[in-house]
Amino acid sequence: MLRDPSVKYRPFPQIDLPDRQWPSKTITRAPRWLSTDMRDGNQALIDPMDSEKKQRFFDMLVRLGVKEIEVGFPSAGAVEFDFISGLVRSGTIPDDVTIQILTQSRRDLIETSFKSLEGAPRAIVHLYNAVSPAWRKIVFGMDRQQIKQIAIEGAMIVRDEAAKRPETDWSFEYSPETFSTAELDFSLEVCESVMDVLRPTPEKPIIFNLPATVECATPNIYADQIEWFGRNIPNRDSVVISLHAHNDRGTGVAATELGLMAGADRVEGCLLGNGERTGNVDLVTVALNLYTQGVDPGLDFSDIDSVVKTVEYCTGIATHPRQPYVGDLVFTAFSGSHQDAIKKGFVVQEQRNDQFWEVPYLPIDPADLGRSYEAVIRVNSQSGKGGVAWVLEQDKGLKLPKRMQGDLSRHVQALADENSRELHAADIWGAFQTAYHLEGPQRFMLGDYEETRASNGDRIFVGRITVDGVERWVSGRGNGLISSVIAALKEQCGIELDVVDFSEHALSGGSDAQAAAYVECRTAAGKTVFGVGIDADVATASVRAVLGAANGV
Ligand SMILES: CC(=O)SCCNC(=O)CCNC(=O)[C@H](O)C(C)(C)COP(=O)(O)OP(=O)(O)OC[C@H]1O[C@@H](n2cnc3c(N)ncnc32)[C@H](O)[C@@H]1OP(=O)(O)O
Ligand SMILES: CC(C)C(=O)C(=O)O
Ligand SMILES: [Mg+2]
Repeated sequence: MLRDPSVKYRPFPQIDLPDRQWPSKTITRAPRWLSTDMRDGNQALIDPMDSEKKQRFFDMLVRLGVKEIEVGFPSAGAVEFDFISGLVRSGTIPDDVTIQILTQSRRDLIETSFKSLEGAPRAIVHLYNAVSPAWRKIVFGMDRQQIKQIAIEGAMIVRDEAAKRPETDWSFEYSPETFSTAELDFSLEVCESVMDVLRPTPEKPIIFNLPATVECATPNIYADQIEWFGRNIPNRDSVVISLHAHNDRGTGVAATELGLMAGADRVEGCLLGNGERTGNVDLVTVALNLYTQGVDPGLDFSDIDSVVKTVEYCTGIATHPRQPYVGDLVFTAFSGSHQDAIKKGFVVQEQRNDQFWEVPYLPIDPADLGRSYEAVIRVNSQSGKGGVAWVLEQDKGLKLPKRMQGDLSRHVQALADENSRELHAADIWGAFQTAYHLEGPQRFMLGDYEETRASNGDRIFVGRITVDGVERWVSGRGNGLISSVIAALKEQCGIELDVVDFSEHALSGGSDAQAAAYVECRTAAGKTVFGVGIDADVATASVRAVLGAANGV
């Protein structure tokens, strides 16, 4: 008989908030950001950061513009304590940056934590204890009253330790850990008791951080919980509501965004979503999601690759290639229809030349993150003509006419199928040279030529060309250079071509400028052949293009 393991789990109950307001709210400004990379992120690492890595992380966060940084858990051990007290004593914390530390609600740990902050100009002391039924029952073996008492006593110790050190401008944060799985009325009751001890004011508010310590419900539930708390907490103007989502169900970002709509003021998280289990909410994603809605997050991610490098170095964790905004592949299209749309998007974007970004399949301009356009389109067996043409244009400056793009794409497709791998720019250039007879000995090869004008205005082409390995002089007459070459081929080499399309463009500026010419011809048998010529001289490029087409017959 089949077992159904889902019977082990219970659904998360709805929140009784029928007049919820958050669904019709939008986020119009950035929240306060608190990075907990050096605490919650750090405590989740196989090898926690040493002082050198912590310092490097801190310096990066400052550069990014993060103003509140949880630098560690001072009572965890000597590395943590020494780093934090060293940072304070170094006097290098910028005036607009406030460090934060975390402590359990235990006297010895709180006292140690304050010692680590000795001499800090300002600091946030963050106190926590878990409040939800499972933790009360399993971890603490306590009832509601006893759990509340842990918070009250911890708050009193915090208050007294702070009072002993008036030289520091103290702020306080309290987390009813496991808030999202606790009864709302109980979390509120505990927070009110902490407020009674720490007596916040609008000038010196308390931060109530409301964690989804373990994400156990859909993000709308978290939003309901945040809105409920914001409506019911007394003296709301003396309270900063902070979100602290984890990502167990993969909806940490959504929960945070809905929590902001529900009235939260502040967001705690880690860059790239490091943190316990599936991670804390990813601050980069939340911030850049705001950015793409026209809201300045106040954080500088203009060199995102250097952020990734530093995070990877400090955490020892590799970034997934599809990690939002930062992964190696997130601005890359392999598939033909996406490539076609992106290529058109770039052209229209350049033509429109206004401030707005509108490129299909690219929700953000890679350049805003310091990423280049070069890798946006990459070619494999799923690619189409637009993508192939884009790579050739980026790599060699060649702007192929549309039908030639289609022709080249077929050659590239065959190569991709044959190789079963991504094709790089060099592969595509190789395929291009082979397809249009630009390399190696060819049936028709141009030596040199002269173009003269007949008395009636006709052009006369006289060229020294190699035909089947034998050098010969050929000549032809037409109303232009191309038609005179076509005539020479027809009359003296037996090759009959009709020109269907011709185009040319300059390849690069400066004294070594080159030109590219493209010709599409039809043979007497109705076959379509393409030719390409590249030369410093635009007329010579067109002669080469016609001979190229002859090589394709
Ligand atoms: C959701 C979060 O991220 S919370 C932050 C978690 N981070 C960390 O724990 C990293 C740093 N921690 C540490 O280095 C260590 O845990 C220390 C040094 C703080 C404490 O170590 P120890 O004293 O050896 O004990 P341990 O961590 O096992 O603590 C368990 C005890 O603390 C109690 N406890 C746990 N959390 C809290 C709290 N917030 N407030 C008060 N007591 C608490 C437990 O009930 C348990 O009590 P018991 O021994 O009576 O059963
Ligand atoms: C200590 C608290 C804020 C925490 O990290 C959590 O509950 O996830
Ligand atoms: Mg956490």
